[in-house]
Amino acid sequence: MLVDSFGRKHSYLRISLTERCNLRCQYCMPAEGVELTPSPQLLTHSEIIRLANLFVASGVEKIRLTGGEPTVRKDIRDICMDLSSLKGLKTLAITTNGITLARQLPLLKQCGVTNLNISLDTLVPSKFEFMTRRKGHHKVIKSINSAIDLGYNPVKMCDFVELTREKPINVRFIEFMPFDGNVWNVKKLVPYAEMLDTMTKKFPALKRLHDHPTETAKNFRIDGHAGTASFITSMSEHFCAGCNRLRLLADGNLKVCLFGPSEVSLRDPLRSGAGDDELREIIGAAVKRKKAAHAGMFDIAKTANRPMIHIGG
Ligand SMILES: Nc1nc2c(ncn2[C@@H]2O[C@H](COP(=O)(O)OP(=O)(O)OP(=O)(O)O)[C@@H](O)[C@H]2O)c(=O)[nH]1
Ligand SMILES: C[S@@+](CC[C@H](N)C(=O)[O-])C[C@H]1O[C@@H](n2cnc3c(N)ncnc32)[C@H](O)[C@@H]1O
Ligand code: SF4
Ligand code: SF4
Repeated sequence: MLVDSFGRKHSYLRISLTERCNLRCQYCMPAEGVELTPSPQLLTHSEIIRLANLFVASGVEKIRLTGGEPTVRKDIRDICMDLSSLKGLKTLAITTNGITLARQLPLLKQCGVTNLNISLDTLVPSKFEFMTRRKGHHKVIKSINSAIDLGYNPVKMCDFVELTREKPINVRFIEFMPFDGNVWNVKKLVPYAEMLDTMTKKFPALKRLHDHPTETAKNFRIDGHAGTASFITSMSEHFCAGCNRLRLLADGNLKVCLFGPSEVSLRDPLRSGAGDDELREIIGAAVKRKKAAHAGMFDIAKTANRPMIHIGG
């Protein structure tokens, strides 16, 4: 059911738990905010588990919770507890802005969260406030440290290679991608080649690591550093050939490609009593319609999609 017409097996499901967030990042959402789906139309805890169970029974081994900001969802711990007990699931990950993570992480760890990606755009608090339109830089740093203390290795985050010298973290640089409401422009995009050039000048000992074929990131290590640095090159060098990702959005729509505008509702048939076979058929047909690759950054920028905060990356 999860093999597309190009033979790609989908073993990774990204679930967006919410469209809400405690930050307002410029590259993710417009200043005026986004329209929120009314709560009754969002997937409930039990609906998420029922659908996740179907995906895991069909070959999904890794689930990543995202949003919006997944940690603002009040039942996240119960959701994690139930997801982590699904037979066959090997990895339960969260992508988070880290604002409230320091407080929540000990319990999330107990509920089975195995991996963390923490997003942070700058080490300068005033720039943080500009980028995210909110305060809270120190809280994110505190969360990164508490994740390390709790044994998460590596914690992924989106800034500064220098930190990899002492800390066992994976710093990731992500190319700016076009989504509705984020005023994308190619001039605002720093391409992979340019980032690599800058980094190699500062760290000549940078070595390319072997990447797993399904990975989003191109990975590097500097000799003697505890951590690694990576680039996510969705725009200048896409990695669609190895794509194993599907997305379940907070309103119950299945999205087979981050940049593909087509979506199919799983919530509606679920709520009208569809059995597992019927749901499997709907999912399988959507996976079969998946394109070989995204349409290229200029076409993507012209195509109506959702704002990033609805999709969750
Ligand atoms: N083009 C593209 N970008 C993706 C895909 N999955 C994640 N990204 C982007 O990669 C960036 C980091 O996303 P994360 O939530 O940290 O997840 P990830 O890169 O899949 O992380 P891992 O699960 O650790 O490999 C975000 O900007 C995502 O939008 C994908 O399937 N296609
Ligand atoms: C949408 S957020 C959701 C999870 C969580 N709130 C967070 O910020 O980590 C997931 C990831 O997408 C990244 N992101 C958001 N908008 C982006 C864009 N336009 N281009 C590239 N990455 C983007 C964020 O930096 C974050 O790492
Ligand atoms: S990137 Fe994450 S933290 Fe920033 S506004 Fe989007 S969902 Fe919120
Ligand atoms: S752009 Fe679409 S096909 Fe390409 S890696 Fe991302 S989700 Fe997969």
